[in-house]
Amino acid sequence: MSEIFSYTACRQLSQMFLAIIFFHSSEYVLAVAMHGRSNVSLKSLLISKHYILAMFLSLLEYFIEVVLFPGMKEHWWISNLGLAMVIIGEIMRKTAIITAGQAFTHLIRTHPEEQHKLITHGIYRLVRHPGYCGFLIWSVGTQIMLCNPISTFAFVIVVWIFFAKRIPYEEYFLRQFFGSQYAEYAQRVPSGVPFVN
Ligand SMILES: C[S@@+](CC[C@H](N)C(=O)[O-])C[C@H]1O[C@@H](n2cnc3c(N)ncnc32)[C@H](O)[C@@H]1O
Repeated sequence: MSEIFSYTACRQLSQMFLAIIFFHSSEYVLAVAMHGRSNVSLKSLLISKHYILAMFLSLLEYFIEVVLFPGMKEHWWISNLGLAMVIIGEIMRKTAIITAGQAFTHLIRTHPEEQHKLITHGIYRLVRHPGYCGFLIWSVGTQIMLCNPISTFAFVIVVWIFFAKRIPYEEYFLRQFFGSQYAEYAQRVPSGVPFVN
């Protein structure tokens, strides 16, 4: 039991909780800043049942391993690599939200709106989906930070599949709204999510 309260576990779990609290609260605050409080619901915290289950299972893995194999959690270069991914992923996603401004909606737009402009500047010059790329790096980073091998693998697969389905759906509407302008942009700039064109 003492392993659970070791320096390693206290530090890694504190980093994890801080990362989660900062990620979700800043998503909500930025959504309110971009769209106004009346247009934003608690859904902008981006906390779904599946997400809670994934995080719960990852913490379960952590507690089992820290008790049975405490040495696994002592690979500090791995844990610090994960922390770096959490910070980089967070910066990338929030840069995307701030750059896209009102164009960045948590629910995918399926109808054209006059104020919706195609964003191709800033971080969108480098990748078409910096928000998704940032989330992929952030979420996998949380598991590398905890030195959780099973959840790292599971997060890569589950988050990748989620975006591999979401990106073509989102781009179907972007091509409808912006036509050849979006087609030309998509040809020039990679998606930002590996193996998704
Ligand atoms: C959750 S945001 C994600 C934006 C982007 N996929 C990303 O990862 O940064 C989804 C909304 O952004 C809009 N969107 C995505 N790319 C855009 C772009 N380049 N310019 C304007 N709107 C965009 C979509 O229409 C959708 O309503």
